[in-house]
Amino acid sequence: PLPDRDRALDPSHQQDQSVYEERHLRYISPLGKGNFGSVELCRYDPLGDNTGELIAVKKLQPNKQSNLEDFQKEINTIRSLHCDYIVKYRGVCYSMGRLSMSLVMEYLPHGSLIGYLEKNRQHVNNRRMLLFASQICKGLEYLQSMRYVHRDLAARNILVASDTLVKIADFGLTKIIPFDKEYYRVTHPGESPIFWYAPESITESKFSHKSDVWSFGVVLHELFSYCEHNCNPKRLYMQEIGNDMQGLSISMHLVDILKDNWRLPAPPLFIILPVFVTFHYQIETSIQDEREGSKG
Ligand SMILES: C=CCCn1cc(-c2nc(Nc3ccc(C4CCNCC4)cc3)nc3[nH]ccc23)cn1
Repeated sequence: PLPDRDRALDPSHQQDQSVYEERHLRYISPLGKGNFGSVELCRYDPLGDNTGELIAVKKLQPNKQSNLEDFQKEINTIRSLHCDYIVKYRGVCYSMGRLSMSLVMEYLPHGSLIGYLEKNRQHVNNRRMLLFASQICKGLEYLQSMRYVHRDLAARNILVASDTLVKIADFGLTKIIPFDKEYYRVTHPGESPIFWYAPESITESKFSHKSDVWSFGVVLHELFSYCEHNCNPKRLYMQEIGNDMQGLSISMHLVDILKDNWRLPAPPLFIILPVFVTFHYQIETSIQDEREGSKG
């Protein structure tokens, strides 16, 4: 971040918590690709002695159909979010004489939920699954309290901060619902993750808190399937509608089976039964505590 004297001089920096100078940014490795951009692991090392902090830097992918305006909106969105279950904004980094800019965020060391569950399956028990599910739910509740619709809720966009903390990330498709409406209608669906979309989002491009809740349901399916590759939502839907389907007919057939009340098959019983037992036990004990509390 710029020393205060520099920041004070340049009014445009006033609104940014911190501006990172490109000359102190040390590239380390690629972290992943999001909507319209790629994310890299960097160390911000102004002292040049490798003691600087690790940060995640999202750069705009120049060739993608995105533009600086969408990226600026994504930055404004994440900068306005302050929640333990949403990845934190740290600042921006201008480069090429302020021609291009990058978004600086906190670095979450364990990567996306998909990679984490595949790698750590043996020691993620059902209590931990329920903890992760409740944290994603709280992050979504906070987003809804700010009238945001994420529109791309999926396990690939949930990041793991520690063995007991996950956060919602990637706000490239996030929109604010107008104050006088219950939903947001997009004009250009772009590359849509339709297998996480609610039916009305596929047929009418309508997005609302309810469509985010639908996507949260698909995330729960991924979570309780340990993000197993051979039972990911896209694979299961394509098996049902026929793998030879192409392009537009995929979304039409997908909406048809959803309207016929076909749903993703429940994950194998040996995975979800203990979850319900744990969940039931937790509900029972909290009711018991309340009873004792009210007597006490
Ligand atoms: C949200 C999804 C789309 C865009 N996106 C965001 C990120 C991202 N990643 C991380 N940490 C991270 C840590 C380890 C690994 C490794 C890599 C090598 N293989 C194993 C897993 C990968 C990522 N921290 C972050 N903070 C803010 C964004 C962000 C990545 N992609």
